[in-house]
Amino acid sequence: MNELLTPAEMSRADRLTIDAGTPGIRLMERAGRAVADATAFRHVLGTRVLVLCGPGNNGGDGFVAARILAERGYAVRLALLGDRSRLSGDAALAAAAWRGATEPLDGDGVVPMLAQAGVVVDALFGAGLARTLEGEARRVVEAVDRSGRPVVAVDLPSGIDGRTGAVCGAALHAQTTVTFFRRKPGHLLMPGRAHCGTVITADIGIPDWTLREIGPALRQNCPALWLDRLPAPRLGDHKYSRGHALVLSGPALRTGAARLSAEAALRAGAGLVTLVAPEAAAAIAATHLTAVMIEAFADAAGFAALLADPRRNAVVLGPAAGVGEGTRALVAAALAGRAGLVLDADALTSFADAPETLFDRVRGRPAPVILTPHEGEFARLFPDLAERAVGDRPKTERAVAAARRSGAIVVLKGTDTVVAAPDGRAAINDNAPPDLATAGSGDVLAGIAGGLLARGLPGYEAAAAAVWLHGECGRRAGPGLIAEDLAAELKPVLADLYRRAALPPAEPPPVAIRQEGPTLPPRRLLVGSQDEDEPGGTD
Ligand SMILES: NC(=O)C1=CN([C@@H]2O[C@H](COP(=O)(O)OP(=O)(O)OC[C@H]3O[C@@H](n4cnc5c(N)ncnc54)[C@H](OP(=O)(O)O)[C@@H]3O)[C@@H](O)[C@H]2O)[C@@H](O)CC1
Ligand SMILES: [K+]
Repeated sequence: MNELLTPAEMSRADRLTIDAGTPGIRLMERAGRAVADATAFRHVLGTRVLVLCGPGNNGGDGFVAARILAERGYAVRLALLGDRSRLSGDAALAAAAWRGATEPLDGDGVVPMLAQAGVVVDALFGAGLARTLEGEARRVVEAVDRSGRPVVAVDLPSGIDGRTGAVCGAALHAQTTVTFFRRKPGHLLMPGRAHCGTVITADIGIPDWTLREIGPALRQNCPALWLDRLPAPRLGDHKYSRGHALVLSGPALRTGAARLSAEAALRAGAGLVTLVAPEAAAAIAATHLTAVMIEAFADAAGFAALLADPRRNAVVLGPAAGVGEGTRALVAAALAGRAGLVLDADALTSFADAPETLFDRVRGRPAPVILTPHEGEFARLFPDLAERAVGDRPKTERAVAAARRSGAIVVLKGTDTVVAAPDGRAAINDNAPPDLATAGSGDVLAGIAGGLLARGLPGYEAAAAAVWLHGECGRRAGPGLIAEDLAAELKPVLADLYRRAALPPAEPPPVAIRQEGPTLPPRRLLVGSQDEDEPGGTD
């Protein structure tokens, strides 16, 4: 269930299913029913429903939902953007089965309709949004958004690009988005995610075998991607069998970032963690650390000597390391060794003038290298792939291109962190709360990744697991968190994961929206119906 389908891939899934014998109108019927169910689930009988239909199949789903809601006793008003005679295919069939009035839709006329509506079903544009919204379409979308009415969006909030998550001129904000078969990248990538509200993925009868034909590259980041690589500690393990991570400390007055990383690496399960510090910093760090060991070095040669022991199998470099030749030399020394590496913060910025000198050393290296840039650091290493340079290219594509170029696993951080591998795999993360945007949070992430590399996870899995664990720790720590709080949250988060891994394989998840059976909304939602004369919704 964690595959993400671009609109083009989704259209292929539709086509494969139709070619295998399921008529398109049946898929549309199930899609519309799922939308009706989601609407009825949140809005009691008596709520006035306004269905806004567009000129394509997204509008067709709207006609089906309108018909089913009306059959269930809802007062439904339907308005269509464009000429009804121009509807074609399945959308025309769905429109023909709608017995109510079809009103014209424009930016002025929609305002009084909205004033009377308790809930809006947005069936204007979905996967087929092809260009920037302009004219009446845009005015309608803006009016819906201004109205503040709760919106159930069909497939995507109209105006959101399903491939990139971008706003195409204007986009409305939904309370609930009902999509079909699998989520689309635009549901997870910003700003799309912020427009979707709760996303429900409904089964409309597209079989899973279509995924084998399509081979989607994108995933939602979740434990299914890497949990089998993250076994619970076993009887007979000893600290050396769990790996030894080194974390490079900054100078005397800047040891905190690396200490955050080191403690996170230890909590993530590395058997041993050593903070390697310039001589003047070692004594200061020593006053703060207990389980994390400390070793001092004088220069790059001394640092390289500390890496010579093959049991030291992971290194984290960058947090508060300083930008310049000194850090470049330490990174070069680490790259010459055999340990897995996490390069963060200053270790990235130090190569801003000549990123190829970094990539040349990374490519072909047998042990993994994980780069963890935020957008600013990313722009320094990959200026032609930066958001501001190619704003229309989705974050996923930019991250994969960067991974291919550098030979590293790239963790492009943000609200919608993307983890990408040189072989084209990519996962979008969506469990990180905004509270994680705080000083030192990235240092903890780098440390978790280093700890997981030490435990022997491959680079992509270590990076994806680290990002997800970091998000979960943030969720558990909650509002008011500071970076110091995060590593301790790894204890309950890992305990949950190990429990989950020990359970027998889960039953397939229940279908989010029931497709068959009684068409009445759930019983408890029938009580307390609204005054018919009272416009406005219930929620
Ligand atoms: N059988 C199936 O395939 C199933 C599909 N399903 C549903 O179909 C949806 C995809 O349907 P779709 O491909 O028809 O695209 P849709 O989102 O309705 O938009 C296309 C229309 O919008 C127009 N248009 C585009 N951009 C515009 C703009 N900026 N401003 C103005 N107009 C614009 C475009 O016009 P054109 O570009 O052709 O001029 C065209 O008329 C999908 O999201 C799901 O809900 C489900 O029922 C399951 C079965
Ligand atoms: K829509």
